[in-house]
Amino acid sequence: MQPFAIAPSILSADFARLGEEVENVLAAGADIVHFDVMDNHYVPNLTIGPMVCSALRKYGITAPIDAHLMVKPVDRIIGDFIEAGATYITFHPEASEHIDRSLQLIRDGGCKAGLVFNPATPLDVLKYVMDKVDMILLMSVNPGFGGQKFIPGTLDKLREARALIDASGRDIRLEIDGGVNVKNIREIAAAGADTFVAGSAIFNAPDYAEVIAAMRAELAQA
Ligand SMILES: O=C(CO)[C@@H](O)[C@H](O)COP(=O)(O)O
Ligand SMILES: [Fe+2]
Repeated sequence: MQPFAIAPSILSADFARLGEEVENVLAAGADIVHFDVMDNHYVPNLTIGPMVCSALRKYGITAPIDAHLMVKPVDRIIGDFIEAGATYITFHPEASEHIDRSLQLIRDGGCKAGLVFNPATPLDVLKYVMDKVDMILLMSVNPGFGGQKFIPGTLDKLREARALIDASGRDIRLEIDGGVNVKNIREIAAAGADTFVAGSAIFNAPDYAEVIAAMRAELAQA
């Protein structure tokens, strides 16, 4: 199991002050910057792309950037995110015609590759590409928006994914995304997650450090 990591989703940050927001949340104790890319096609919302990722790097952000691509088709934009300095690039299997090829494209570019599973998407494809994934991301809400409620059935799916990772013997991060907060993070960790995306729970709070510390205190008891 990888060490626990907190990955604030900048979808809920103040976009007008993005560089400062990312700097502040990292100073508050975050480990990874979760960067939600939405195309108004695969998901019904439109957010930020590789130019913004690159701008964060130029601004001086050195922490890992976890680019969650909700974009279809995904292959064309993968190279742009590699160039832009992403650390992890994850995509949804439904958004790629050739999942193995998309994973390979990411790895060939020197980035860590991951697959994202919507709440009703089975984990079946993992069986064939387990040797090419560095991260498995389970959506605990339907993708497209921040601030939604955690879907409880995801806990069983986390246990399923954790068993697959353990059986593979590889170091694969198991990330959870959607509706994560101080109240439910311990139960989510107990189900097998090691990487926790939280957008509204962190950015809508007055004190980011206080929320992240409270999350870590919960994780210490998981
Ligand atoms: O990918 C997504 C939504 O599609 C997420 O990363 C959300 O941005 C998480 O936000 P919260 O549920 O934590 O507010
Ligand atoms: Fe996300």
